[in-house]
Amino acid sequence: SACSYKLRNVDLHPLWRTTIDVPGGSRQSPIDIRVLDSVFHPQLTPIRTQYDPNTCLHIWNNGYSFFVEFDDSTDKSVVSGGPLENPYRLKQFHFHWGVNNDWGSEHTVDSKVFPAELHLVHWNCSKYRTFEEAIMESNGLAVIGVFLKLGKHHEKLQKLVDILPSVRYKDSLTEFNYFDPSCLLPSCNDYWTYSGSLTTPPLTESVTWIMMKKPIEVDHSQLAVFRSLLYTAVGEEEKNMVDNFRPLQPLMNRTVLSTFQ
Ligand SMILES: Cc1ccn(O)c(=O)c1
Ligand SMILES: [Zn+2]
Repeated sequence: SACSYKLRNVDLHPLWRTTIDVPGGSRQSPIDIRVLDSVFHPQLTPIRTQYDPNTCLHIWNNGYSFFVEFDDSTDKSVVSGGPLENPYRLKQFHFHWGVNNDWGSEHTVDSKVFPAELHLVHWNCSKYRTFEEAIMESNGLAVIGVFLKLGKHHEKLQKLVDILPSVRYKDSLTEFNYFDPSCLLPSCNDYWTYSGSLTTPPLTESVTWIMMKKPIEVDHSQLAVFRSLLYTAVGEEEKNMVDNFRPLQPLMNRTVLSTFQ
């Protein structure tokens, strides 16, 4: 039933196994979004993405997810609106997923876990010169999070799924061109937003999170290909890339804002 929350007996990747506590961390991610505690903010405008498919460069397996990277040397692919005071440039997108369909997302909604979560990572190009500089600043990054749920086949995602076998091993990279990731966004504009952090080292508290309320649907075979990727490099003992999500972090003194009631 929808309310069956399975206990997660997860064999987390070493990166996340130790509950890495950021000294003085007060705005860590991910969090459980308590819907009734979120505050409706009618002034929040819809998120506006303007992505140029020609800025898509390549895809690579960095040993804890696969990243689709973009040319961020110009303002051709940006996100603006909502809580953002200026445009942020798209740098990369990646996913987090589980070993099975019972878990895999980083954020949860009233403790509901999704089988996977997409992160579209952008940096504040009006204030900082590079992504690497921006990740150290409190308003440096904007990440759009999208939940994935099991359902119908996602046509547009398939172009990405088909290329994943070529980045099966850690440190493998392959060319990947002409892709507009706005096709991975849900049709509904409703979102939550809160101040948080990266969910992988350096875990810096530099992220304005924008979590879309509606999940997108993907089918079982598409998620199965995610799970066929490896944490390990060629020649090493193979370890499947699964459960690459960070455990939930305390909300502390934060309020989650919503664009809907
Ligand atoms: C920059 C960055 C790196 C990893 N993850 O998970 C993120 O969500 C953002
Ligand atoms: Zn992420």
